[in-house]
Order: sequence, then structure tokens, then C-alpha cells
Amino acid sequence: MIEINGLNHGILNIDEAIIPEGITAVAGRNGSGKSTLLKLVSGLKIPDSGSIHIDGKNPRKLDTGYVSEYPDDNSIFGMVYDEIASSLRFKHAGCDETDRRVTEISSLFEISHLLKREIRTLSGGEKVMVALASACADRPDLLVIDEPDSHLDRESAEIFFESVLNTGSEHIIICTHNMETVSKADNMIFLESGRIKFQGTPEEIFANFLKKTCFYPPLWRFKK
Ligand SMILES: Nc1ncnc2c1ncn2[C@@H]1O[C@H](COP(=O)(O)OP(=O)(O)OP(=O)(O)O)[C@@H](O)[C@H]1O
Repeated sequence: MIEINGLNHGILNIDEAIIPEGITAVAGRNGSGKSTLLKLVSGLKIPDSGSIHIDGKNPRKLDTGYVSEYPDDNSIFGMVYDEIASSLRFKHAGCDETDRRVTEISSLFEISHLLKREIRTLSGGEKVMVALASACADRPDLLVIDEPDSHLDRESAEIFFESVLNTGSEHIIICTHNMETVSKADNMIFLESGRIKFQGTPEEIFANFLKKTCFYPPLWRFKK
């Protein structure tokens, strides 16, 4: 469970919120504070005031995988294999264990064919998949992903979502403008001008508050 109390930071102003475990999608208009919230939850930024606790812990005390919205910001190493292996190597995992996990996670994300490539030669979407695999490699407690699907084609977006489900992180927070992705999450937070306007399951929020807006998932108009 993620508990937010009296949070103020830049545009963000959240009095109180409880986010249950599972996949939480954060949606809202440009500039509504989604990336700011993700950076605070992942411990990359420290709030000006207020607090965030994840299972009772400060975000900085947690093992966290973070994927930035900018594909070129995500890598430290030159080669794909080294990037995916990095979190395991930082923890001094043995070579066999590292190799087994890199093989497993790259197969899950369907990027095994990229392992020997240089990251700078990859496409934007390939870089995102490598960053996701790298963030998930050491099974973090918390996985924070900023706009993963803006660089992914439909099939890759589906592979990404299924893979993320199988990585075993207790808390997964995804910020996205893709309402189909939002509709697959367990929880949804809709931000407006830095405040939580709606929170609940995607079904509840789309049906009760967003049906007449451009945020309603396009496919749902045909299905329901
Ligand atoms: N370092 C910063 N300094 C000043 N203002 C900032 C900074 N970072 C973000 N902001 C402002 O805070 C507001 C929220 O930004 P944020 O990136 O969190 O929005 P967002 O909902 O993720 O937007 P988008 O959908 O466009 O990515 C914006 O008005 C932005 O200009």
C-alpha cells in the first residue's frame, strides 16, 4: 500500500491518498503533474512538504525500477546485455545467476535478439523495451514507468503490459496517455492541475466520470 499525506511539490497538491498494491495507471492532461508524482513516488525527487510511504517505508529505502519517458535517459551502459545485467551486477550476483536472469527477462520482453546490440543503434521503441527489461531484471519492489507506450507499436505495447504483469513487483505505477493501457490496470488515478480528481478502478472512473470525454478508451465505445 502506498500512503500519501499532505504532499506538496510544484504543481502537485495531494492531501491524502491510499494506493493499493497492483498496477496503478496515472492519467490526466499534459502538465497535470503525472511525471512529478512518479518521480516523488520513486524517490527520485524529495517532496517540498508532506510524505509518501510505501508499505511503511520511505521510497528511497525500497528497491525501485524506474523507466523515464525519454528513451535516451534510461541507459548507463553501451551494450544491451550489460544494461539489463547492471542491477544484478551492482548487487554482486554471480555470473551464472546474472546470465540466467538476463536470458529469462529478455525472452519475456521478446528482445533476446537485441542482447548483443549497442544501445545507441536501437530504435526508440527498442530502447524502451530494453529499459523496461533492465528495470525489471532484479524484481524490484516498486516499478515506476513513465509513458512507456508512446514509443511502442500496438503489439509491443501488449508484450510490455503482459511482461510487466509477470515481473512480480508488488507495486507498479504507469503514467500513460493511452487509455487502453489505463483500462487494463487494477487502479487508476486521474490528475487535474496537480490534484487527484478521480481515484478508483478504471471501470468505475471511465463509466462514472469520463464517458463523455476524450479520455474514454476508444475501443470501449464499440465493445460496451
Ligand atoms: N523542474 C521543474 N521546474 C519547474 N516546473 C516544472 C518542473 N518539472 C515540471 N514542472 C511543471 O510542473 C507541471 C507538471 O509537470 P509534469 O511533467 O509532472 O506533468 P505531466 O502531467 O507529466 O505532463 P505531460 O503529460 O505533458 O508529460 C508542468 O506545468 C511543468 O511545466
